[in-house]
Amino acid sequence: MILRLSNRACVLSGSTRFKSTLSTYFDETGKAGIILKSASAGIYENLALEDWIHDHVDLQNRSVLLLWRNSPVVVIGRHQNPWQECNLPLMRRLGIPLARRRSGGGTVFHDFGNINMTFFTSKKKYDRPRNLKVVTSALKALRPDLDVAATDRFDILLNGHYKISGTAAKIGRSSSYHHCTLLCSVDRSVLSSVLKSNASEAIKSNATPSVPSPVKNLADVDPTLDSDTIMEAIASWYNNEFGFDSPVITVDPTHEALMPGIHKMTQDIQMWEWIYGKTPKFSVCTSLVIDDVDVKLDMDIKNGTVEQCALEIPEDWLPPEMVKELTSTLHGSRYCPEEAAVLVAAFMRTRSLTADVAEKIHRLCEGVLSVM
Ligand SMILES: Nc1ncnc2c1ncn2[C@@H]1O[C@H](COP(=O)(O)OC(=O)CCCC[C@@H]2CCSS2)[C@@H](O)[C@H]1O
Repeated sequence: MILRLSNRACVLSGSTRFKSTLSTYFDETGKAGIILKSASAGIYENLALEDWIHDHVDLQNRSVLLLWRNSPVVVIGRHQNPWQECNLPLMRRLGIPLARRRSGGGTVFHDFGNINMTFFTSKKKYDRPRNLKVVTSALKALRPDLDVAATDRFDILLNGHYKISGTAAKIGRSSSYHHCTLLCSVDRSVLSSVLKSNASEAIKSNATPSVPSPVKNLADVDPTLDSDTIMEAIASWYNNEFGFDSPVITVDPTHEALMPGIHKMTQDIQMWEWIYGKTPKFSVCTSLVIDDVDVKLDMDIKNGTVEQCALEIPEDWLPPEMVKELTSTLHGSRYCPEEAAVLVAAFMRTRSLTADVAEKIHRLCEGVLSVM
């Protein structure tokens, strides 16, 4: 049975029941376990849906499983450094967005071949091994020959070696959620290229590092296994394991009337200040070779913003006062190539520079921007 909780169904049903919010609707049904499936493939909408359920649903007397999938995206943990974890220039070229989730842990890649599951419970009932048992039991029920097992760091491995699922969690004061991925048929070449940083050697930071593993898709061992079948099996094993009898309820995370405040949560999670600005303080130290000249670049980045910037350049290549003016232009800039390029362009427009110096500054800035 699929109960549609979307804008359209809400209008069409005309039922007073659907005029209430999602949480009061759950209270009315009185069910102890609820299975939801997101109607959205947008990472920011889905992360906001997680936030909304965590903050608004009474999880003391109820457990919720949310099933969701996303279009291609890289998702970093709450305390990570995106410049260290992924190849941002490549992601910009491929049009793959970046998201920072509220849970800790490492960086993962999602596309439609990846399933996400979020297990919401009270803090007391938080139980990652039991949730992963739901996933492995569902897979074994579908294909009894599959060798899948959870590890003590809560990954799920295929054939004892290949990671097919990664876990993270957020524990609140009284509620919690455990969410995990499942690789069904993800584009592995995109996964490995976007998760290879172009700048990690230049960065020093105390941010949480990811733990890279060899990965495989379930479809690599059985091409007949598809995401929809797996999601259905997980839903029924969730009911089985916890003694619930919930149907899969499709929920639209853009439905503000059903989830008051979710629009603002969706906006907040896609702000630059959250995705990049929450990066723990770090420094960038690297050498660039421009026109056979060695240039040393040193920067401190706090809240994603350049706090200090120094360039060591031979005086006969670029006059020291010019270098000083240029580095002070970058102070306070977001550590991102778009904003830094705009500031450098303004710097160059407001100075009368010889063609030779303008060309040198241009090449120098290309080098500086390439590590952002
Ligand atoms: N989608 C996916 N699933 C499983 N493993 C992955 C995936 N993408 C990358 N990886 C591998 O895991 C490591 C990082 O492992 P690490 O252990 O560092 O991090 C994690 O596993 C985090 C899981 C977060 C789950 C959330 C659930 C909903 S939103 S994201 C990476 O370098 C790759 O080798």
